[in-house]
Amino acid sequence: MIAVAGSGAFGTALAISLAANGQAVQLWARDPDHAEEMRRTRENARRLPGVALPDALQIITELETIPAEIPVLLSVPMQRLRDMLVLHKLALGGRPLVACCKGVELSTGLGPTAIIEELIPSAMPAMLTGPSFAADIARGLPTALTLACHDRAAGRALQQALSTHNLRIYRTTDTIGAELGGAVKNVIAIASGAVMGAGLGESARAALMTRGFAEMQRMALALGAQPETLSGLSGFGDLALTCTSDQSRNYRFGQSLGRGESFDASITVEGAATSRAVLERAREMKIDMPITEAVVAMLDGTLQLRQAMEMLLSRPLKEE
Ligand SMILES: NC(=O)c1ccc[n+]([C@@H]2O[C@H](COP(=O)([O-])OP(=O)(O)OC[C@H]3O[C@@H](n4cnc5c(N)ncnc54)[C@H](O)[C@@H]3O)[C@@H](O)[C@H]2O)c1
Ligand SMILES: O=P(O)(O)OC[C@H](O)CO
Repeated sequence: MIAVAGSGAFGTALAISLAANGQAVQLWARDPDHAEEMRRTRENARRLPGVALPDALQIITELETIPAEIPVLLSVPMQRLRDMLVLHKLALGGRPLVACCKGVELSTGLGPTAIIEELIPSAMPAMLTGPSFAADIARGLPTALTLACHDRAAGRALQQALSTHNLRIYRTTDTIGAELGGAVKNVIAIASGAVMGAGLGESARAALMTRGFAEMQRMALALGAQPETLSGLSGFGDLALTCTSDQSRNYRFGQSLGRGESFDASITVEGAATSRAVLERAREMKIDMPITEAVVAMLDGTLQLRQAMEMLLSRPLKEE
């Protein structure tokens, strides 16, 4: 059995995929009305419309009903993870907790596994990340993800438990690399969307993605990540997907920024808060991250896209 805490698009998609593969799955929704709606219609119309919930998927509203030691996938937005863990400490302890959120906490600069470690020391923290859209996973399309867990044996067990016919799970012990890849790619996706939204062209986007990848590597390697994690699914893989697809909310948010249009504030855009958290950390560590800096300045309204491009293009010429 597996449990998923958070019935947003991603949590629901993972729950569907695991249940369709024959596992018993409990999907927790914090809102009882939403839970009742899903039980009645066998669909998550609010977050993942058009996909039926398999019979093996049970909707729950109390985390206490999840049996002891069963792994729980935590699928809430990054900036909400702390609140959720504080509220449900007792129910979630003593088991593997797999963070599915991508980002860095704004108030502390911590990634998801460090937050789990801090708040629920009895849990085994892990991270599930990599190039994947909820809609693709829910429709049973082939997807490859990275499971990061510093404990090799626990990582192996989670890899087995989460692999399905369509979900191929790779494993690493490098939680820092996996987390930072997933966090920084969203910042670069905002920048890529902005460039495309403003009509600056695909060559400019390719340059931005490449130099964004260099920023991701600079920060992650300085924090002890392994280079192969960054060139894998959770780094390069996710950067490639998120910077090039209209399915990405970070990319679409960037497009709106580039076009000077507003964006629905109720949509989860992880890169917005994370860009500030990453920039703060980069400044402390004296790491040069000009694209991240430009994204933050555009979000603050202190820099227009054209000025940001001028700033990036007029930097001193250097070796690649
Ligand atoms: N959607 C995708 O395609 C996708 C793919 C890979 C990873 N992710 C990651 O998964 C995470 C969640 O994204 P999503 O797409 O499911 O978002 P979403 O906006 O669809 O859903 C977020 C869910 O979290 C719940 N929530 C918010 N605050 C909460 C709290 N304090 N306690 C409990 N529940 C709370 C909301 O009610 C909602 O059900 C993000 O970090 C995202 O980067 C998403
Ligand atoms: O829709 P986004 O931008 O949150 O991206 C979803 C996933 O992170 C892509 O791997």
